[in-house]
Amino acid sequence: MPIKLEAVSYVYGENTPYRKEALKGINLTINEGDFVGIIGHTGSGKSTLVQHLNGLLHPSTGRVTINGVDAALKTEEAKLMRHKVGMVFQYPEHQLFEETIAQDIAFGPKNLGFSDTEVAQRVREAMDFVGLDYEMYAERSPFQLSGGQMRRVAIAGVVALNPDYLILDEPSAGLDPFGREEIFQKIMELHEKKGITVVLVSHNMEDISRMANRLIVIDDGQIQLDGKPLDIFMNQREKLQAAGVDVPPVSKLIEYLRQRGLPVSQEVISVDDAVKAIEVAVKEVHHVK
Ligand SMILES: Nc1ncnc2c1ncn2[C@@H]1O[C@H](COP(=O)(O)OP(=O)(O)OP(=O)(O)O)[C@@H](O)[C@H]1O
Repeated sequence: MPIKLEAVSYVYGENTPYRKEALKGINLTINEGDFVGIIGHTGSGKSTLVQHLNGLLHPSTGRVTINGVDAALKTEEAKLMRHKVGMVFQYPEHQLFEETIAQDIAFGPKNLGFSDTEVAQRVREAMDFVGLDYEMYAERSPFQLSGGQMRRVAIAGVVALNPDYLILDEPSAGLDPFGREEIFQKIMELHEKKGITVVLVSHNMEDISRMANRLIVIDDGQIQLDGKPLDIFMNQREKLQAAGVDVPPVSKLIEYLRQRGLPVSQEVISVDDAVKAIEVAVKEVHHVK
């Protein structure tokens, strides 16, 4: 079931002096099985865009459909579709509020009206999935955890809803390298083992290009680039070279990988090429303007 945005524009503060058109005529289809990375500078519209994917924001003009159903409708069918799209906000730990970790994770499924047995099972599974031992953590307060662990609780709360799509807005913000690695591993597992379609928003080109198989660069409320990371890299590289810009040679990339203790296989070079791709792509989008 794809999520489709058709000519979506979104305006904050219409009819006020602070009017801001945050999205401008976005056309986008997110297909099942994608791992989409959305990248762009602060204020480019990333959060506004992803909040349209589960009907949290409704377009000012245009429309969003989930499996063909208009996400803005108030029908039961539309509600069901919106629940298929799980959303992890920036700093999700700020939204933890229950006394115990298990209660926090249970909140969503309970709200959807599942039986106690079903809720309990979902909580166990979700905790297990994000790597939080049930016996050890279920009855603890979420506020005794590290930042990375809190975020895993927040992700477990969404996983317990059994979504087809998982939208994550800057999931690694504010975490140390260890916490970031933990989170990314879990997201990757959700994608690979559970087959969940992932849309990941980040400022960090390296994070995104290591995981996403499709990359969207957004700037000033518009999609500037959309494609496979490596293709974007190649295109940008060629364009820049044609314009006489000095782009890093592949030998530099290999050196970079070795310095970071990463194995230099063809595959890794490709991923790393992609890292540079995004850097180049984003810079170029800005310079051209
Ligand atoms: N509630 C709001 N009221 C008015 N303007 C807003 C509001 N939220 C966002 N904006 C504006 O809309 C534009 C897009 O914001 P958005 O948060 O979607 O960008 P972003 O790319 O997610 O930024 P960041 O990386 O900082 O999270 C920005 O110019 C922002 O100032």
